[in-house]
Amino acid sequence: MAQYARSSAVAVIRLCNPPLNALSLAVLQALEDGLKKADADPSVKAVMICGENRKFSAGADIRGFSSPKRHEGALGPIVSLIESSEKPVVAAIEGVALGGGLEVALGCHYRIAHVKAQMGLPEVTIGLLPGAEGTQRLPRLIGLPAALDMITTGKHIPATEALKLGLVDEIVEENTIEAAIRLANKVIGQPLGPRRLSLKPIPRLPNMEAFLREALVKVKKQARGCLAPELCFQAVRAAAERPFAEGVRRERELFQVLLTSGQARALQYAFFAERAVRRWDTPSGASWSSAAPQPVRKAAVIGLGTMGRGIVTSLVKANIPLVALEQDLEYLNKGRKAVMLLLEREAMKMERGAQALDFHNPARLQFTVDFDLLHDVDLVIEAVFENMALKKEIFHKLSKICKPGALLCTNTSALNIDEIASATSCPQQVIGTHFFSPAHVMRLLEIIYGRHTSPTAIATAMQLAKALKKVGVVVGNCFGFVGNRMMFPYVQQAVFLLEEGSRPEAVDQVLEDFGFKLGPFRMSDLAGLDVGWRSRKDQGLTGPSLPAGTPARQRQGQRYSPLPDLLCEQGRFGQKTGKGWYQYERAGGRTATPDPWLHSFLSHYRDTHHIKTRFIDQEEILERCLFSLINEGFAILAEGIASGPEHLDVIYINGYGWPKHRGGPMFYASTVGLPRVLAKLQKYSEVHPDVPGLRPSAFLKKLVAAGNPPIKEWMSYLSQQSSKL
Ligand SMILES: CC(C)(COP(=O)(O)OP(=O)(O)OC[C@H]1O[C@@H](n2cnc3c(N)ncnc32)[C@H](O)[C@@H]1OP(=O)(O)O)[C@@H](O)C(=O)NCCC(=O)NCCSC(=O)CC(=O)CCCCCCCCCCCCC(=O)O
Ligand SMILES: NC(=O)C1=CN([C@@H]2O[C@H](COP(=O)(O)OP(=O)(O)OC[C@H]3O[C@@H](n4cnc5c(N)ncnc54)[C@H](O)[C@@H]3O)[C@@H](O)[C@H]2O)C=CC1
Repeated sequence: MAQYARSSAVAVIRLCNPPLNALSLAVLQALEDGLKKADADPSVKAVMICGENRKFSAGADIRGFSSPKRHEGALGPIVSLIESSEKPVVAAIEGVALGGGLEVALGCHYRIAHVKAQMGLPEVTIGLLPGAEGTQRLPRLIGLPAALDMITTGKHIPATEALKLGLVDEIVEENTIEAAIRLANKVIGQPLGPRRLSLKPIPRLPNMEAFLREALVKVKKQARGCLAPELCFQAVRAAAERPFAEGVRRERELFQVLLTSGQARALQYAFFAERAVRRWDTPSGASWSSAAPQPVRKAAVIGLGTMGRGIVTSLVKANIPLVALEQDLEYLNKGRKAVMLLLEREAMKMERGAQALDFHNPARLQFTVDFDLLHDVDLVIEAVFENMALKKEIFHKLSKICKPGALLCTNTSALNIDEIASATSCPQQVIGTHFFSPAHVMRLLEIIYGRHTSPTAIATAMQLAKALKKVGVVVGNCFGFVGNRMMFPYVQQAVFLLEEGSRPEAVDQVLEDFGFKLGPFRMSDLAGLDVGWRSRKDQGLTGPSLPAGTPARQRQGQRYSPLPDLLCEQGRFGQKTGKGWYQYERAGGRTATPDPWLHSFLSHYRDTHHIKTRFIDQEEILERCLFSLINEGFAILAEGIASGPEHLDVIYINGYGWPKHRGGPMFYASTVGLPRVLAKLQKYSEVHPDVPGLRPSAFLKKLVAAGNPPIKEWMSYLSQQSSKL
């Protein structure tokens, strides 16, 4: 758990807990023992702390936070013990020094880091604060503004930035351990008082009050209902306003509040869920552990519309050479201009600058209308209109032109992967890669395997996700896959609520207060109402193919709302036309304001259809929207479309703006309690028997009958599958 060794007069304590030397109680005990041994040995004149495998430490063992053992007071006293040592202690930071790992380093008298090391206090991202005196020491070392930024955002900073901030004393390009031992020998006998951070005052700011006031407003705005950022702020404020010991007491109190909050549990669940989905498998036995990806040295993107532009930008940022193809020169020029604009913006944001992205080099990014140029690419991503006939035509062409083994990906939102694959001679190489808009920003990549998709194809798509710095989630093939399929009943409920008496702004407000970045109507306006309209026309739910005499508010015996279709018929497509569920300042405008036209249109609609208006409270809005979405999630799990609830949660957090501090929809259902979710669905379903989305799924009922088991056991009630958490 920690090795103790000697290098002449320097005692070397090496933290050992692979892979990242997380600080378990055993590691902490061994660290304490090492420090005491060094202290007691008169031949030891200095101490050096480092980590095994060239990683300092990723911080406290996160799994330990849910263990019943008391651990919260375990690290702070050890950091104090390090700092109060009468022999100089040097931290040799390699790899990562995060959370409790960095707090250990802050207790040391000197810090030396490898140039590639990363440092940070990311506790806020798992619902906590740096509870081992980090909120008190960091501001004393690097000043209040920089410390507040690091602690409230949890960002990791590279060693070069750490040096500029004064967080480390030195950075080295070669052997950090040797350099740290050299430094330890050099500082033997030098006074330690000035190196003890707890004794240092916080560098004063001329306008401290105003700075704190403004910082709090910013933190609250970014937190959107998440508790940890504000409590991190309060702990740092205590450092600014109180003596060290009092600040530490305040830090401990606030840490306790967070530790026992449901939000910390949800965020820690989300942390492990994101890692669990990397270990994908399919019902036919394909698995991450046996499938090997193939290299992607060159790629192609077909269609440079909304999605294609973002996908090209992502690939360029990942340094993958590519060909970008459009249907004709007019669309090509439009697409090229849009891509270049995005890339210029991205280059400006990146430290390395435009030149490093190299997108002006035709050998790295080539624009064309010629399909023959795709003959040597390893992977193609198709992003043309959502139209089955068009997609099949393109895939047929690709299977003839592309080299054997090339991966053929479709960025469809909902269409059948098997049908698209049937147009090719290589269905094993066809896979869905569902990006989210804007594709160069959103982290989610839903990866959909078809009946014939090979394990290599899945592994390659997962590797692509990693290269693009996205979270890949492997799911099965069904209409809408996982994300959109769960979204359909949610949006449907939102529209039914309008029919029954609510307004878009009221529904959005409830869901935004819950923590969604955008409510369903603001989201639909952003995505474009025409997208769903086209899909409903293709499905024969509206438009000319609808049989005469079909009741306006019913399809195949189920309730249907024509409201979104009626809006589209008026040319109200959302932001792009300046009008949708809201009105905007102009076509393409982004500021949504409630629209009196829509309100009177809704009244007229209700009168026409003899719908009695009633007041709908917030609870009903929340429950009908969320529980119908969750209910679909249970159906998806039962069908084996996703191999565990964590997949659904990772999809919702990373692709649909679900508030991370609520852990994802399925985790949220587990916190509400499945019996309550079931009871509410039963109640709403009785009132609306013609709405299948409200009819409780058999799997949900089964789990309730089984006594509401914890989320990690859910899958065992289906078959032999079990959750990877
Ligand atoms: C470090 C990373 C950026 C690395 O990323 P990457 O290379 O992509 O690798 P990963 O796949 O993410 O990680 C590999 C593997 O390691 C697991 N892991 C990573 N970090 C931790 C961790 N801190 N604890 C436990 N496990 C960890 C990860 O899950 C993977 O395994 P898998 O799930 O099986 O695939 C990245 O990993 C990262 O960002 N890590 C998290 C960094 C972080 O958030 N650190 C802060 C932790 S909280 C903290 O330090 C708290 C405090 O400051 C307060 C101190 C209070 C008191 C502390 C007392 C400590 C005692 C604990 C009780 C233990 C109980 C017991 O021993 O029984
Ligand atoms: N817009 C969104 O938010 C999302 C869309 N999708 C899916 O991505 C796909 C593309 O959607 P958008 O980018 O929104 O569409 P879009 O309409 O903005 O762009 C489609 C592009 O494809 C081009 N194209 C059409 N036929 C072509 C051909 N034969 N050869 C080459 N290019 C051709 C068009 O010229 C157009 O530029 C669709 O399948 C859609 O369902 C997926 C996720 C989100």
